[in-house]
Amino acid sequence: MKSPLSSDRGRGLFVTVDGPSGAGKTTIVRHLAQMLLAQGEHVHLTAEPSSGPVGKLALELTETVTGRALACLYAADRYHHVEHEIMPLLEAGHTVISDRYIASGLVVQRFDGVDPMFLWHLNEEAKRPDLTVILEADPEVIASRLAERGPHNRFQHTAGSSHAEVEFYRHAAETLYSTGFGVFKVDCSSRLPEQIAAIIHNQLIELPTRSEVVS
Ligand SMILES: Nc1ncnc2c1ncn2[C@@H]1O[C@H](COP(=O)(O)OP(=O)(O)OP(=O)(O)O)[C@@H](O)[C@H]1O
Ligand SMILES: Cc1cn([C@H]2C[C@H](O)[C@@H](COP(=O)(O)O)O2)c(=O)[nH]c1=O
Repeated sequence: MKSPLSSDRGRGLFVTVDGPSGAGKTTIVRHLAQMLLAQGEHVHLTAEPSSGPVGKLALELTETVTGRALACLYAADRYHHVEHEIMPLLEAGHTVISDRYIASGLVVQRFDGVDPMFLWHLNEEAKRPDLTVILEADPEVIASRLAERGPHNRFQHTAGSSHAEVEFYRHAAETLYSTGFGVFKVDCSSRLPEQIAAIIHNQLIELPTRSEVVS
């Protein structure tokens, strides 16, 4: 049975949420999934690195492998994730929400000095989401959230990393928008997670269905 958001599309909706560390990706995707479930959607919440074999390897090697090699591992995980997890669920009519996707691939390895064009070319063939959400926030706000929660990875240990990351995401959002991605930016500095999820939810309801796009 197809769920309400996918019924006119022939397949499920693919939504991705990216943004600087501490912006609230994981918190917000959980709220969004709850909202969609409550309206009767079939929702699949996933994340990158994925739980597949390449994702496990990428996560295991993140502290020791750097630069282009790590970027290639994350891109490989993305293509595997799409083929083996995301596409089958979209075809079955599920709404798939991914905590991190291409935008993270354009950003995180920049901390190791990888050229943004190299990152773009690695990622440009990956399946395009129906909506690419980019969380934005004041770097000072997210730095204090991170300090309170504690860092998840080596990129978050650098002083000033939140300022750099906010800039990298701004650039990634421009790259994606200029190549035709449906990009939706939301400021998360002073809103509650449930308010942010509700804003994204409204945007999903507004998305054109396939028949509206082609006519
Ligand atoms: N809108 C918000 N307002 C206040 N605090 C928030 C908000 N969103 C998330 N937080 C808090 O900030 C911290 C970071 O949130 P979360 O782990 O969801 O961020 P993230 O973007 O997924 O981070 P990372 O990239 O490091 O995994 C958590 O302690 C969370 O409770
Ligand atoms: C998609 C992606 C992820 N990473 C790294 C960054 C972190 O170490 C983990 C994600 O964990 P978090 O709890 O969501 O912060 O994966 C990366 O380096 N490159 C990527 O493209």
